Amino acid sequence: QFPRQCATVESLRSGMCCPDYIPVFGPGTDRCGVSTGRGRCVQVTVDSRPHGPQYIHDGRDDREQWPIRFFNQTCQCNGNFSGYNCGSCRPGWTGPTCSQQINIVRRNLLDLSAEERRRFVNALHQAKVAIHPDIVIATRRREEIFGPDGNTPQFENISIYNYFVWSHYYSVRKTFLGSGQQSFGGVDFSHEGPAFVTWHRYHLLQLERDMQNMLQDPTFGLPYWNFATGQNTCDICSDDLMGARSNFDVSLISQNSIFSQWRVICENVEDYETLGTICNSTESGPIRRNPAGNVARPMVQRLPEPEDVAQCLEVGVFDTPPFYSNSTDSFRNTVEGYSDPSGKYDPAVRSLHNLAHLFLNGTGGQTHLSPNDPIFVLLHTFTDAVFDEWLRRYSADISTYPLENAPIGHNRQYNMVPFWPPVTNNEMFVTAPENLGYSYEVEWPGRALRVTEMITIAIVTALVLVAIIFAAAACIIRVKKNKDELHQPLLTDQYQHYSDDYDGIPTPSQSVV
Ligand SMILES: O=C1C=c2cc(C(=O)O)[nH]c2=CC1=O
Repeated sequence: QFPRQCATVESLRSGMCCPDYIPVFGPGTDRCGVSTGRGRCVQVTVDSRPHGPQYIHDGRDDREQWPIRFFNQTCQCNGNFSGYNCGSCRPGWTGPTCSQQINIVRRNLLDLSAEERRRFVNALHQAKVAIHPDIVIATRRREEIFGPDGNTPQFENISIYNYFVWSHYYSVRKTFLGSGQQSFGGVDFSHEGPAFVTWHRYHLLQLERDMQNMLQDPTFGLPYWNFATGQNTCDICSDDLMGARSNFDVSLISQNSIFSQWRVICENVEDYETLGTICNSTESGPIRRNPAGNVARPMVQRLPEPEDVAQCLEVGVFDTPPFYSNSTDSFRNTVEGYSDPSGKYDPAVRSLHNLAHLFLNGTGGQTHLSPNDPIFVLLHTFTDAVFDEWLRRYSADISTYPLENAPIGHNRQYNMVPFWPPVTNNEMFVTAPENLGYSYEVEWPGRALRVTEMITIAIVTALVLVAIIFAAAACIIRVKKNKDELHQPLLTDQYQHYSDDYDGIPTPSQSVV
């Protein structure tokens, strides 16, 4: 969430988080790389438009008007410079002056060669164990951030991958209302609203960039899992990819996979909710996964169909009031999976993204924990690919993305929680190849025909066939008639000739040779 340089008493007290790029003449002399024109320190802009009615505890949560409870000054970078100190490049740009354009290709995991698969799995594991070079996480609410002695900022180091997990947890955590009081759950800064697609897009971009830096490979791209197979098996759950099922416990990962050794974070939600603490970087149990194994819910035992994706892409309106999980005819609510694939809201339905989560039936199916299972990354790159295809087809029409009255965190100009430096939902509502430097290598399924379309085609085909039959019949009759007319006298003549002479015995001139 915040750069290590800002996790200090001074920075928190001043509200300024504008680290040096290179402190040329001592600390504080090159804030945001100002000396080389990279950027400058400015006031943070926050969204103060009204939010929807779901959240009723204004003033009680650190995530309101993010990130103002922690910092009110941030770096604003020039040109293609980016990052917490303007020391990196905007997505899609690379090189020392960020002037080299780059396109990262996100490919189907199943299309990777054996060597590429091995490299990807190893890269994920490296990210799981490598400490994030720049970012630390708060382990207490703002109220308690200076620690018991008032002088010890409560931040922790965290690994690159666990930071990815933690950011998701922090965005969905309940609002703590005080000891002895139930925490409030009607709040979610990354789901059940228009920011679902924009938030998860940035979440992935951030992991991809962190992994590029870790690997020192600016071309590294996250693959995707095309979960719309319509199957009741997990085709990426093999030991060379995300791990097969263990032979000893149906809900564990095989020991031949490195992922069986991963340990999850943010498991103790009851503790956080009762004590008012925040998940930290402590790891606990293994990843649990039992694809298609939820016997109590047959509906989540099969993955979405390819046709569901095709249908979802036909929903042309981005989002509809109340911009929540009960929106109908909303592309966002359809791809998120609270509506049926044609866009109709149905409280009993779980489709597309939600269905893929629930199908995993374990760590990957619980919102506060799900990114602990690395399948999360691949499930969400595919969801993002669908979003990008929608943006392309409908020319990124943002007119139905609400500026106000969306659930808290979901307004168009809201800074996505808990990212730093501040980035709005708006900024992720752009086609990826042209604006964010990545594209998907994917072929979209064609849409099956609707009943009315099938009836129309059948009628037209039948009419054409009848017309052809009539034309052919008329043609045959005309040809026959012409032939008859042409041959009639000759035939009669010949016939008469034969009938007069022929007695069954050929004459010498008629003999057959
Ligand atoms: O991790 C997630 C788990 C989810 C479960 C549902 C559901 O529809 O019940 N939705 C989820 C979203 C997640 O991100």
